[in-house]
Amino acid sequence: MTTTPRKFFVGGNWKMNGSTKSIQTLVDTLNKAHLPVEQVDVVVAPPAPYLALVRSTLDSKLGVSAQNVYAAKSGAFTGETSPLFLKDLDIHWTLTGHSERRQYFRESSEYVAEKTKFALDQGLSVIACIGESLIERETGATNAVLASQLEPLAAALTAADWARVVLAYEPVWAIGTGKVATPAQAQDAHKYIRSWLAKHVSPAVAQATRIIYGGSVTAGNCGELARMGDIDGFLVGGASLKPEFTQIVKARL
Ligand SMILES: O=C(CO)COP(=O)(O)O
Repeated sequence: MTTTPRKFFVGGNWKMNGSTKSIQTLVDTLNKAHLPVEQVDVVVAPPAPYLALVRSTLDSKLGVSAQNVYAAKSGAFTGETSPLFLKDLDIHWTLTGHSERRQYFRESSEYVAEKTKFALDQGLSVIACIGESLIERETGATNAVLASQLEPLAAALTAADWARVVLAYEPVWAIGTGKVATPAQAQDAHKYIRSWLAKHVSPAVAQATRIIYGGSVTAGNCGELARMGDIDGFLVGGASLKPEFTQIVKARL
């Protein structure tokens, strides 16, 4: 079977950080970095109020993503963001299912799948996040948790949908803790996710889908992680607010 190599993908999740001033500085740094967009897809996810500013000032070769989206086009849903707003702003990506949304906003895997499907149906691409907590890892439940998070997604999505999905494996215990997964731990989880896709979706989807790692990724640890066969990029939190993000983008070069 001939297989197309998966293009490296690096996302920057700015979470609930920044100001007009700091975001303009960050955009300026990214614009001047001449990032290798032929080899790497680069997508940044600013807080919602800054999406329009970032899209209108960031180099158009770099993608912009929302951090969250709602599963309706419009209506009485105070405080929510429609996928249509994003398209109107020329923004083509959204995150779904980040562990902080699962944890603090009680988003279930079924709800994450519903939002993911709705966003895809409106023409967006999605970075869908999954990952286990520390207690789940310590009790040997990692693979079962990943499967339970993947199941509703696989039930909702068609094979064609998967072409616009990037899966982010983000172990909760590694997020914002400085405790990065070892390359072997991350590779094991990514390999499991890919084998799950092969079995429950299709071998072609498993081969083509990018699975990126998130959790305390830095310029210092990204090189080793990027050499693992099933790690196709990163979703970077804290370090995406710093100039070192440009080095992480080049981790695989
Ligand atoms: O949650 C993350 C990205 O979505 C990872 O955050 P940190 O890189 O700050 O650990």
